Amino acid sequence: MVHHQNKAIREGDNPDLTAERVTGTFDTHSMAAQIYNSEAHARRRREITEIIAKRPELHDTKPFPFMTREEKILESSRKLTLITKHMNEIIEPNNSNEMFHLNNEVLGIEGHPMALHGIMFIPALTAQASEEQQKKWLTRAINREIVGTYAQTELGHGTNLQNLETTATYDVATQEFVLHTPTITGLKWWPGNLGKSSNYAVVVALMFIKGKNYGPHTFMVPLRDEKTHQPLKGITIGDIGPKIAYNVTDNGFLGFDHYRIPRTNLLMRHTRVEPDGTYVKPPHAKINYSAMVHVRSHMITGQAIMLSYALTIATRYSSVRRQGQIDTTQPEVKVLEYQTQQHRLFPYIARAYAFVFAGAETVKLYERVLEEVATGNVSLMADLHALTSGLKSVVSHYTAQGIEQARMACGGHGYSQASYMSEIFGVAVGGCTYEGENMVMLLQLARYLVKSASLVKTGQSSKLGPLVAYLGAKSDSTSLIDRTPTTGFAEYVKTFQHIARRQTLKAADKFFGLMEKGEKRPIAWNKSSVELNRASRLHTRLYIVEAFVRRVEEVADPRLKEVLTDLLHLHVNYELLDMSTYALEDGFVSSSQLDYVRDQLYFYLAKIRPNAVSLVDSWEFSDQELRSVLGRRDGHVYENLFAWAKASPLNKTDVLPSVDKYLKPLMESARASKL
Ligand SMILES: CC/C=C\C/C=C\C/C=C\C/C=C/C(=O)SCCNC(=O)CCNC(=O)[C@H](O)C(C)(C)COP(=O)(O)OP(=O)(O)OC[C@H]1O[C@@H](n2cnc3c(N)ncnc32)[C@H](O)[C@@H]1OP(=O)(O)O
Ligand SMILES: Cc1cc2nc3c(=O)[nH]c(=O)nc-3n(C[C@H](O)[C@H](O)[C@H](O)COP(=O)(O)OP(=O)(O)OC[C@H]3O[C@@H](n4cnc5c(N)ncnc54)[C@H](O)[C@@H]3O)c2cc1C
Repeated sequence: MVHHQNKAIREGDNPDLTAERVTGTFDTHSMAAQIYNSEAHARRRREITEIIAKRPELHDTKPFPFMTREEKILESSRKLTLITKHMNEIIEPNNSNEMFHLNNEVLGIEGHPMALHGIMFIPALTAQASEEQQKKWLTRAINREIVGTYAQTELGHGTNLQNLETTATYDVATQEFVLHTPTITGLKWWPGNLGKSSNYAVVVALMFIKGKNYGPHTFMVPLRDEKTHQPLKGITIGDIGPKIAYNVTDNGFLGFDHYRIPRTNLLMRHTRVEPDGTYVKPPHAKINYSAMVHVRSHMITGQAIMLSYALTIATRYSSVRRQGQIDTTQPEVKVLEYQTQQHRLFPYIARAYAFVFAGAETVKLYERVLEEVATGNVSLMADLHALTSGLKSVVSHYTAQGIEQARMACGGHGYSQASYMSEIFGVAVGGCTYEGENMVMLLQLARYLVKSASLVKTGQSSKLGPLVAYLGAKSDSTSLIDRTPTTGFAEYVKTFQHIARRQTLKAADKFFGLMEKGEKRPIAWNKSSVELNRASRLHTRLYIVEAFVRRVEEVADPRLKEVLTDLLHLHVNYELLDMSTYALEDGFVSSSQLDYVRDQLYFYLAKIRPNAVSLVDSWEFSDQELRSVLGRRDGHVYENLFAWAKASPLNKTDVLPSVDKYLKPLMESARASKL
């Protein structure tokens, strides 16, 4: 038996796909260890996948696209119950990485009745509840004795938290908070699993004590009777209806009618209200936004994974789809041979790797900040907020674009739900909106950049933090790309730094200039906001390139290092071409240098070609996790597309009731009128 570098090879696979795997130059298990940050975790993912493969009760009973929303929720609840019961046989207790993988395999990306419980409810209680409160609620939440969500957004307000309408008014006499929804627009609207599943929520409401508004605060609120699951008195609650995707999750609405909770249900780790109504403020005004920062930090990896789902599907399919000829004397080629197809897919493969490496760094910083904040040190909160605001926006934007490119790369079959592309797109694109609409979050990063630009302009560059230190550095007069005998990544990084610095300083100049001309600060801000957001994007894209460079530098295995270096080359050249306007407008890069960048891009497309399938196989997604006929590991696409179509609910009978009821009489009457 031959041992191949690509561990996805099996006998009986589509030979076109096997041929791709045989050309792979690196060990896909070792690459998986890079993607998932450790050999141990990559191995555990495979073990978990194998355990699930052997347990048919954890498999989908039919393809998701053939189920109604109600069926999907029922099916998901069935599997959720099973994995809860057998969790300790499948994953290590309390291992969130393993839990994430288990969920993706068994439950899938469309959500499940406890999605928000794990993603926001538990993180909110962990970071914001006092120890006493944690004893009361957190253990029960972890044990799944109660199901919770995070209810912040309202029908009328999601972005502007200061203008939420839900109020929590302190009643000193009874030592209770009175939660109230004064208007329709004050209804909570969107919280995941609020509609039908949760019996508790961490609710964000404006806190009023003795007539004074203390702004948004978080409260632990019982919503439904723990035994009957009926809404409690004073609570109006339900599902908001079907969405573009993510429909297994029951996003909901919630209204309060003078609903009373004890004072001690205010989450009091950092903030307190004493029985007499005295307010003890937190060490940082935004400390209670931690559940949002938790998701923003982790969703970078989540988005990279969804992008990689789409790329795995499209790259495998492109290796078995033959259409047209390049050399007319030769047989039809795999569509992956077309340079346009490579240009559509490979730069996004590079981006997916870049995003997952940046995501790993972000989670590390998040965990550090979480530990520091627990001891009262809030010094890194602003840096984390700026970084995650930029990354969630840039990564979710390019993820959605990449998935759509991957769908189109699959031609007509990409449009069929058998590809699963529409669901992957629909779920991923939600990330552009949730946890802060992308434009809004880019503007949050811009505030940080403008402050940094001020330091530079006032000669205080030494005060710049490590994420923005480059803003204070001097640029070379022109880029050294193609001007040094051995152009390396350093020349590219300096070029990206120059572009981000110039745009940041220019946008800040515009903002300060408008104020100098007499515009009020918020007006000047609004008039500069497109330029400011451009700066935020360029800054974030620089960070992503640097994270990629840092990772490649760390890799010891020469085969992995070579292919990751190829991907990094592709990435920096593609990114630079994509932002070439910025590089050209002050002459930092010349058009002849861009010709070099273009040549490099085409060179690396061709160099990566033999490794393309191995690069996507390295993510080690099982067929169960991908849920795509086009993306099957074995490449047997056509016979399975036919089987899938035959299994469609519409094909259960030859003649549909709608035909009997309407089409047949219509045709009959048309025929009769002709007589
Ligand atoms: C495991 C996960 C993987 C995948 C997830 C998959 C599925 C999950 C699906 C869905 C879950 C979705 C959940 C939600 O969407 S929950 C609701 C999220 N809502 C938002 O994100 C609202 C967006 N708006 C805001 O965050 C704030 O309103 C905003 C930050 C825009 C402004 O806040 P505020 O009005 O309080 O601002 P100001 O008073 O003007 O102050 C600005 C000031 O504050 C600093 N700041 C803001 N936030 C933070 C923070 N978190 N940490 C530190 N500092 C913060 C900001 O930088 C400004 O500082 P300065 O410039 O110095 O004044
Ligand atoms: C799939 C999904 C799941 C969700 N889950 C939850 C959940 O579990 N819990 C929860 O509480 N919420 C949840 N939400 C709500 C989500 O967090 C909000 O929809 C999001 O924060 C955007 O707020 P908004 O809807 O008010 O958008 P709006 O603010 O109304 O945005 C509309 C437009 O206005 C622009 N805009 C708004 N303010 C500004 C500004 N200051 N400057 C410039 N432009 C601006 C935006 O850029 C956008 O183009 C979810 C949403 C989705 C789609």
